[in-house]
Order: sequence, then structure tokens, then C-alpha cells
Amino acid sequence: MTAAPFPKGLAPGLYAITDSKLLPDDKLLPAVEAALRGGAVLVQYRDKSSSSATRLNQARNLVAACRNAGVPLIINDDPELALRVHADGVHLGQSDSSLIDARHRLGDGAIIGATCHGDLTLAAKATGEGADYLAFGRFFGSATKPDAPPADLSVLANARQYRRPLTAIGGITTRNGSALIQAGADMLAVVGDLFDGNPEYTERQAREFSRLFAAHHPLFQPRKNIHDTFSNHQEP
Ligand SMILES: Cc1ncc(COP(=O)(O)OP(=O)(O)O)c(N)n1
Ligand SMILES: Cc1nc(C(=O)O)sc1CCOP(=O)(O)O
Ligand SMILES: [Mg+2]
Repeated sequence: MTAAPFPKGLAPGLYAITDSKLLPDDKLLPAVEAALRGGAVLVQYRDKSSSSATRLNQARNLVAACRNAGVPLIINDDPELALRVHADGVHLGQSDSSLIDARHRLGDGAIIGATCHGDLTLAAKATGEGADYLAFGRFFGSATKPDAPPADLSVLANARQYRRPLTAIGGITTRNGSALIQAGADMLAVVGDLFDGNPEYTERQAREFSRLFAAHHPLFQPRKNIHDTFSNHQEP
């Protein structure tokens, strides 16, 4: 089967997802900037506990940082916040507001991602409703979301038929990530093995995830504005 297209600035690589427990207010922006320096190709602002004023302020800061790096910023759960801060899109799960409504509000240019757990029926529905990428997981035990329903690795190959970029999530580490890329994941969505509040650690981890893509994803290209070389990349 031919490769799925990557629309709207999506690309194979690390999908960095923030977490308000691991990253209190003063640590959020430096952590995301470090993930971007390390090669993250997509960032999701995920905060289920802060006040709306804090979320607004943090989302605005992340929009600016991601725009500066040329990387799309996705807001978890909240199309209104995405609209308000001019983020690039939203991620919606099965208990969130409707994908079709979000598309109406945000427009055709927005990136909308959909949680499909391990279920191809959900993937078919999300594709029909206009999702731009499909997320599957959790593939491994996750301290961030221990109760997320488990998914089998084989769902990734089977989801190729929907011709959307495929994201894997849940307990992903620099040790187990290559198996997911080889099984068909285009993006690895990571919280715990990326963010610990220390930007140097985050940048190192992001580089390591980017190296996994350089080694295993046929379409991976290092982001143009990163001053680094990966194993399969030569500067002109
Ligand atoms: C990339 C990605 N995949 C899955 C999820 C989970 O979304 P959801 O099921 O809505 O759960 P919450 O994240 O809202 O707790 C995600 N956020 N991102
Ligand atoms: C937010 C989320 N959603 C999941 C799902 O399976 O839908 S797993 C998950 C948490 C991902 O964090 P970590 O990389 O620390 O496991
Ligand atoms: Mg959600």
C-alpha cells in the first residue's frame, strides 16, 4: 500500500504532549522549547486541571514557541481554546465534543486528530468525519493515563487503509518506540519519557526519538530549522 499523505504541516516524527503535573507553569515553556530543539514535529497542549486563565496564557505562549519553530500546535479537548489562541488544531477523544462540530468551528485548514484506541471501527468513523490523523493506544503501561484502554500492535498495519497519518500513544519510550515505527506508526506521542521538568533531559530524549525515526521511518526528514544532524542526513 502506498504511503499516506501528510497534510497541513504534519510529518513523521515525535509528537510531544505536555502534562500539567510534570510541567508546572514555570517549566512548561522551557520544556516545549527543548522538545522543539530536539526535533519534535508536533506539540499538543494537554492540561485537564488548570484554570481557564492559566490555560489561555499557557496556550498563547506555546502557539508563539511552536510558530517560531515552524511546528503545529494542537490543543487537547478544547476547540474553543484552539480558536481563541489561533492554534493549528485540536485532538478529540471518544468522550470529547464532536469532531464534525469542531470542523465547522475551526475550518478546513485546522488539524483535527482523533483517538481510536485499538478499534478500526472508530478509525473508519473518524476518517469519515474528516480527521486528519488517527491515534491508537495505549500500547504499553502508562503512568500518565493508566486506565487508557489497551491496543494491539497489529492495529497500526490494519489502519493503513484509512490513508491518514497514524499516531501511537501510551507508555512509549526510547526503548520501545522503534517497534511501533516498524509496525506502522508515523508519529510517536509521548509524555512521560520526554518531560521531567529538566529541559536538557527533554532535548536529549527528543533527539533520541528523532534518531529512531531517522533509522526506521522511510519518510522521516529532520526539521529544516534544526541545527543538528541525524544519522541519515547530510547538510547541503
Ligand atoms: C495523540 C493523542 N492520542 C490520544 C489522546 C487521548 O485523547 P482522549 O482519549 O480524549 O484522552 P485525554 O487525552 O483527553 O485524556 C491524546 N490526547 N492525544
Ligand atoms: C493521554 C493519553 N492517551 C492515551 C490513550 O491510549 O488514548 S495514553 C495517554 C498518556 C500518554 O502518556 P505517556 O507517554 O506518559 O504514557
Ligand atoms: Mg480528550
